[in-house]
Amino acid sequence: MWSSGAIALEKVGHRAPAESSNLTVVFVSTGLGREYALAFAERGASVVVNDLGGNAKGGGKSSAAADKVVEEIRAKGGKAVANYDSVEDGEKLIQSALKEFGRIGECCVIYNGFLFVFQDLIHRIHLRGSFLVTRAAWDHMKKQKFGRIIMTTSAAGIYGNFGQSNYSAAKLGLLGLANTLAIEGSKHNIYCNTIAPVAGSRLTETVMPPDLVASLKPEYVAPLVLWLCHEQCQENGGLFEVGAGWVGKLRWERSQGQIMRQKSRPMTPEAVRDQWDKICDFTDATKPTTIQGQHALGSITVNISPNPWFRKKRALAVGQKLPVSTFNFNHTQCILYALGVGMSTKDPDHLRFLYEGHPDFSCLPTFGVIPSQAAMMDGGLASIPGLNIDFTQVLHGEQYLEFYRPLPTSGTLTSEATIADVLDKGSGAVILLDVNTYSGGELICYNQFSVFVVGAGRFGGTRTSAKAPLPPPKRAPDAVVTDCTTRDQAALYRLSGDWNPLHIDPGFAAMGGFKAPILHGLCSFGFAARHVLKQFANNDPSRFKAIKVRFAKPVMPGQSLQTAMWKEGSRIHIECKVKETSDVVLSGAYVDLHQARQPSFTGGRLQSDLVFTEIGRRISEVGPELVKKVNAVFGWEITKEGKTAAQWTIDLKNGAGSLQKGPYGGKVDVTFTVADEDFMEVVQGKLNPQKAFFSGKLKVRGNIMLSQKLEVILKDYAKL
Ligand SMILES: CCCCCCC[C@@H](O)CC(=O)SCCNC(=O)CCNC(=O)[C@H](O)C(C)(C)COP(=O)(O)OP(=O)(O)OC[C@H]1O[C@@H](n2cnc3c(N)ncnc32)[C@H](O)[C@@H]1OP(=O)(O)O
Repeated sequence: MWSSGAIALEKVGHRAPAESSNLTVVFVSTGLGREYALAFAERGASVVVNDLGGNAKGGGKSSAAADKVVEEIRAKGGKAVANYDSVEDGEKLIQSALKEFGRIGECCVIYNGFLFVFQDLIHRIHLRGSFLVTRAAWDHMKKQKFGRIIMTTSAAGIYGNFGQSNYSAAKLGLLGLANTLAIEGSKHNIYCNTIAPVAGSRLTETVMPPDLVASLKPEYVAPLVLWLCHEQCQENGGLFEVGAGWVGKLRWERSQGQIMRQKSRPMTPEAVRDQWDKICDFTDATKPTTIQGQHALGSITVNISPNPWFRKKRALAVGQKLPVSTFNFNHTQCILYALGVGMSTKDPDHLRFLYEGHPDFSCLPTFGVIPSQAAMMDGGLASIPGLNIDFTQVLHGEQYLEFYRPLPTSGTLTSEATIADVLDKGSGAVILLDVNTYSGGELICYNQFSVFVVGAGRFGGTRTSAKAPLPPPKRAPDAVVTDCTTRDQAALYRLSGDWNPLHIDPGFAAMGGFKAPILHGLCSFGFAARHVLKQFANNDPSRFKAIKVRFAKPVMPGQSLQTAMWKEGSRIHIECKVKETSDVVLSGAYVDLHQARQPSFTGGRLQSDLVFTEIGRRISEVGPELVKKVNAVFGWEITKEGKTAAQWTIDLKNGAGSLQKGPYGGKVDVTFTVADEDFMEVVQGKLNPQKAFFSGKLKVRGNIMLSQKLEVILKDYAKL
């Protein structure tokens, strides 16, 4: 009787007990091959016993080994045929099975070559031979939707072995072949596994001591092979060590590694040396099983299993402060930033942001992100212990910025960043960073950065954030502005301090999955914000209170941005699209404005509601008769404080003033004068016009005349 072996299975290689014409191609080398052949035949398989019959050096050729095994099988009632072709003639092998058994049944190919010494033979027999035989059987397997392939590798291939370089290379090549066959075959129910057996054979007996060979009986290997060939076995792409009655599985392990290529830090050999311990630290190692888990292609380990930092350490990180950063700047940085977000001298209104000699030279409000961003760029996020994120996978998710004081145009600002929260967004993790920026101890602005780490989600964290984006009203926008970014927009914007290579380096962008470097989110943010500032705040930075934006899709430098705006009280909702694609790139965005309050000089113009209010007050002071007249003609009620929602402009060049938008329409002309010396001080920026009006220093003298046109004559202005 046949022994049932180590595995109590009725049939190996059969899909149904009724079908018995399996084909098992077994390469015999007396030891393992013979054992497999006997074991398969015992369970009803039809066996092709192939052996060239060579010696350990690949020489000689005899049919004795294969014939002996076939005789043994037939003597026990099994079906077997001998084949003496070289494995390089894989097709002949398969044909001999067809000839003998009439058809190819469910097919197992077991490649089991042991051959030492000659480089060429080793590669031809081990690698090429297994490839050729498998290829010959492949289509049959596909057709019958069943196949099992076993490759035989060796510990010498897996671990290397002294003096066996050629053999090791060929054997590990087999593993590579098997891995790919496993992937390609799986949808056809063709599974391919690899074993590294330790067994005594006619080849090993020449190099191993006899008692060791005796303990490594082929019978201890065959049961694993039989199980791997069974239709119930779903193992595919596995690698097993087997011998002396023991079976174990091997797999790859990858350390968490260390991201070497940081935003502003070049990757150098010194940096690799300094991070060597981290690169080789297998704490929290992952077990990649597919090429998709291969780090260099951008799908970092977090794609296969959540980055352990998010799972285990994020709670500890919340509330943690990052190192305080200091930002020194002057008008150069303000101007560079304005250019970076698309300002141009083509638009005269932009000059106040581009020319430091302009009487109203100011920083664009969104420059407020720059000092705080520096807090994170200078090693901020990288300084969080254990947070080893791949910066090719980091995208800017959202941004909130709020002002408490106007931004100066030069000075030293300090920023304190805190990790506010870490959110699990499913497809990614969001790290929220709160940053307060101070000037001389006074809080200037607050930023909240949302850093979206692609692929790092599903670690079981909360999902909600405090500063949610808001959808725009469901009506046509009140204004739409279209603006072009240039091909070099990102190259220019980065000079303001966001050195992330994602925006300039095609290789880095490719690792993040982008065809080309993308525009900084904060650059599009700057574009949209200045559209609002111009459209609804007359380019007055002091009106800018807060802005919230979600970066919904990347923008490529050179694309046109179309900002749609809806005014709802003091809130301006924004949605920004790329004109060429109609993709929404900034969503749920809004700007909050202050009421127009503070008078200021712009391009030689004095603009303010308060000025008008003040004039109203002066009118009421000058004479009750005049007030009556004004009220009678225009239906105004000029109180001591004045009453208007109007915008008032005094054009210093012409020395004339006019009411641009009266609450009741119409125009009123007034003439008055101010002292030359006071006026000069205002023009030179030494005297704040608002304060001057209220303190009475900037005096309104002379007549105030009411007519159809309101006119303010600034005495002797022409001389200035
Ligand atoms: C240290 C330095 C700090 C500063 C870092 C920034 C440095 C800069 O140099 C980097 C940049 O400027 S990158 C350029 C600007 N940003 C972008 O282009 C990102 C564009 N957005 C996207 O691609 C996707 O929205 C994407 C990929 C972000 C998300 O898309 P999906 O994975 O498809 O997500 P989706 O299925 O739509 O939604 C899943 C959950 O995530 C929320 N979500 C979506 N977009 C988000 C975003 N932009 N920010 C935050 N959360 C976002 C969704 O709401 C959803 O969560 P929930 O179900 O709770 O609503």
